[in-house]
Amino acid sequence: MDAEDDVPDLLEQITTDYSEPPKKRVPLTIICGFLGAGKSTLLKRILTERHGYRIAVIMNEFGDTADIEAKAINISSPDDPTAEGSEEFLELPNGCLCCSIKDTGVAAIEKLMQRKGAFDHILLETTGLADPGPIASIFWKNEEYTAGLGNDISLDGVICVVDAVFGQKQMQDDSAIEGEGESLRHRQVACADVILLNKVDLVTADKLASTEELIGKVNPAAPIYKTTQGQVDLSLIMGIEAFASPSSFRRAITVPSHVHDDAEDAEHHHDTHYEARGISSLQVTCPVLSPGHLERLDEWIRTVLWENRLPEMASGAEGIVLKVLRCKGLFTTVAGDKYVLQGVQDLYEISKIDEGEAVGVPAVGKLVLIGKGLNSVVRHSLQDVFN
Ligand SMILES: Nc1nc2c(ncn2[C@@H]2O[C@H](COP(=O)(O)OP(=O)(O)OP(=O)(O)O)[C@@H](O)[C@H]2O)c(=O)[nH]1
Repeated sequence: MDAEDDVPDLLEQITTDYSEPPKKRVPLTIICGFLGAGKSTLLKRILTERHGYRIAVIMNEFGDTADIEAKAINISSPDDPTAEGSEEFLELPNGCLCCSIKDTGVAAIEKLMQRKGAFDHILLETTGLADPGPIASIFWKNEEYTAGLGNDISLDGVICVVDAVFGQKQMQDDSAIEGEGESLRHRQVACADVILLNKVDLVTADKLASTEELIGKVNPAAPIYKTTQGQVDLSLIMGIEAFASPSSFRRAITVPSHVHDDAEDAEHHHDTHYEARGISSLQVTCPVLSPGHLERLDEWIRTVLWENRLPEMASGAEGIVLKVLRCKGLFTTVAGDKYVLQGVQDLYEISKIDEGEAVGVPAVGKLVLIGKGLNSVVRHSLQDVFN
């Protein structure tokens, strides 16, 4: 046996992958909510609590948070012509950073990270008048974004803070401002992955229940946590991976069917009336899907989201108001694979769930659409996809 024969074959096969480990992306949570509902109160609490995380909070203005004991610094540099003189930062004793920048877009956040290093989490507070949908779509699946900052940030979820005292009235008044505000509060609720129903200390149990019911009609897929002064377990609002993990969507699967799932109920009872006010939701159960079903479902969603019409309608059909703001779904194929659908605005993704995560996903799937014009015609059209 010569020397070469002594080298075990196995050695030649062992190769070590020295490539960089995948960089951990910083989760970003969008916080929206009605004016005065308690967004700043929630953020102030997060900024001052000892949670051990380095969190950057990006606000439109410091407001009440300015009285937090902190070192105020302005890191604008005269060498950097893009630096806004109006930027302000507060570095807090617990390692968090509170930042007020005019532009809360991708470039501003990228700049923040370049200057202040990585964070464990970024919270982006939007104004009470902001529609979170377009903001969420900037941070999710945007091709331009994915090429750059997408490597550093991932959209974790959208939190909507609703005022338990005025929330119900504010939502009902939405119909009055439609056209101007265009159902703004409904849009905020519609887009949320989690709802915080805040100021529960100020309302009766009945009032709380009716507000909760109203929110559930608009967005049956988001869990509602009742809070006082924004006191909520942070693990319920941060690190939820609403755009990646099917677990965040389980509630929609288990939601009581009386809410919207029964076509009869939706057509003959209050839901139809409610839909006329603006934004509403539509839930449809789906059977185990064949490859043909999956293809048709993809086409149906694409047509509805991108062209605001049903596939059977001619493009440019007049008098149709169909606009999906948010969609979610979980379903199983005949091959036994589980899929999750996520969509915000006109962006959507149907992705296969890893085996580990698929445990417990029921065979009967469900789709939830939230938006405008989701009437019985849309329901039947979607159900036809599965025939
Ligand atoms: N009683 C009670 N008051 C609360 C609660 N949460 C917030 N508040 C008060 O409600 C007021 C508005 O709260 P903010 O946190 O400023 O609300 P916001 O959503 O940031 O307000 P805008 O930024 O103006 O839209 C403040 O006076 C808070 O102290 C609560 O759970 N109970």
